[in-house]
Amino acid sequence: MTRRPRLTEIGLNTGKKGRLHRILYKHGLGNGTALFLPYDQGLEHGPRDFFTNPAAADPGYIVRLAVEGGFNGVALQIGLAEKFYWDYAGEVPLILKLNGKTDIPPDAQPLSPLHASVADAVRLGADAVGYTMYVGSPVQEQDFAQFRTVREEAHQLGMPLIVWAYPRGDAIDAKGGKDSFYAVDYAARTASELGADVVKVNFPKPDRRTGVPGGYDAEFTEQQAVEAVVRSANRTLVLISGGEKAGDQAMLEKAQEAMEAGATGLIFGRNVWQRDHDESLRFVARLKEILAKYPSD
Ligand SMILES: O=C[C@H](O)COP(=O)(O)O
Repeated sequence: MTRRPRLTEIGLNTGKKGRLHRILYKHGLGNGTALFLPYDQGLEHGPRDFFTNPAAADPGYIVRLAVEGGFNGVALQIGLAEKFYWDYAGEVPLILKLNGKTDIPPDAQPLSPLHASVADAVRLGADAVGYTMYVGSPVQEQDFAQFRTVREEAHQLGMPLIVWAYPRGDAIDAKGGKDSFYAVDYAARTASELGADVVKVNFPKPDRRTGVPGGYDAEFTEQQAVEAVVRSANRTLVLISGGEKAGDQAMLEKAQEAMEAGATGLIFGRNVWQRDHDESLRFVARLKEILAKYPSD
């Protein structure tokens, strides 16, 4: 297992450290691991994601689920945070998502525009902000410049910065695709280099051939691939995303491999709420059994 960085060694200013401490040690299991409930899919994918469990279309239902499930945080866009978070403020940490886009226009030049600020996050009582960065996009330069403004504001206001590091674009497709080991590993490194405190990546698929020399074509197990990603992120904490709804057993195995490999936690949305309320909580309990085995020292 790659060693997970300690909170004391990740070089954060006081506000960032205090907020991250609250997320990791005062909520969830309180053992330094994290289980986040992301709810930006309504913007990113549209209402279709709620068809299997119509109750999940209600943001109030999701924030309540985050409280009932004992999550370490719930990630919301500004409009939903303003209308729905205050009922539960303080009961579950808020991660305010600062940028986002629909999937309606073709994704030729992926860039996620900013529509909220770190100051909004402070006003709403958030404990972290989230930023989607499309690593490898043809408009990556614009993305990096936009990210710089967020990083600087987050630093000034002592707000932990979580980067949704998503490889995208034709150049990524040519090298094995967005979930390839090469792409996910590079995205984690990029987020770390550019100043993320925490990075959220998809589970890497080491079996995809990339044509990139230097290890990516070697036979890696899935767990070894996550270990490499955690190393690439160095002192940036790693969260593994859930992705589309899959079988429970497969998801639990991924969760176990991710934690064994040194990830700090999981950020699972559709796999949690695209099912009936009680089933969601049962699944969350099983995820937490896994996290309980990996306390941070
Ligand atoms: O940006 C998308 C969501 O954060 C991902 O959540 P999910 O894939 O677990 O539904």
